[in-house]
Amino acid sequence: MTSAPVLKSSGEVVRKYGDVSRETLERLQIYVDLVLKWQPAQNLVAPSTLPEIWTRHIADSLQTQWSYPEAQTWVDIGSGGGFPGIVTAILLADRSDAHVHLIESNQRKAAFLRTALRETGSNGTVHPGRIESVAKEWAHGKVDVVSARALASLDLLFKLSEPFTAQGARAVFHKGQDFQREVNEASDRWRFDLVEQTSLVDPTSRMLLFSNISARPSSL
Ligand SMILES: C[S@@+](CC[C@H](N)C(=O)[O-])C[C@H]1O[C@@H](n2cnc3c(N)ncnc32)[C@H](O)[C@@H]1O
Repeated sequence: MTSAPVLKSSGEVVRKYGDVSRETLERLQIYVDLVLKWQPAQNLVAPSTLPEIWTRHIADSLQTQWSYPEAQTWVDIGSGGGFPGIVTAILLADRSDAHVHLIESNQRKAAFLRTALRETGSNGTVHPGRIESVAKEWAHGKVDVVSARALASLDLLFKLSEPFTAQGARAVFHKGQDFQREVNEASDRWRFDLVEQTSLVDPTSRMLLFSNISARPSSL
């Protein structure tokens, strides 16, 4: 029997990073409790990061929706345990114009994501499958923003999100301290406008906000 991890902070810590309403905090608490409950069976986050779930995962993911506060339709690729997709959906729970599509290839994680949406009363749709297949059969209209965290290299993220970015979607990708090398490598094959935001949680990491993304003709 695994004992529950000792958390190093409570939900209030996220208010250090930005404006979070009481209702949102309550939904985030429901979500954190679910992650802790499902973690032993599903390994939703790296076990060593669990005690710092409020900063390492929740606050880190809040920044995604804060990057594009006006966006309505989101696609989160490789949502895993719901970072940042479920946190984005929780922030948008009171916005009837907003919807988050969570794309996750692992069926058990997809089942967890469905539970998390339902229990937190958030708007979203879980697509259990690989982005390569889900994007081919997309029938859910225009996408405003594509997000991904800890999924793939920047070059591959551009390729996976191309069905949406070719239609004008912007992107927000979380990247660690090696972000500059990835940006340089990706710029051989892709054109884009980039705004770099230093992560509020980890100053060595970046939220990379991309717009006007297209493949360079020579790379086709
Ligand atoms: C390392 S985890 C990151 C999960 C989450 N974004 C986070 O930051 O905690 C990557 C997730 O992407 C999923 N995944 C990998 N390749 C995928 C693909 N081609 N399409 C959809 N999901 C994928 C995996 O099943 C896994 O849950």
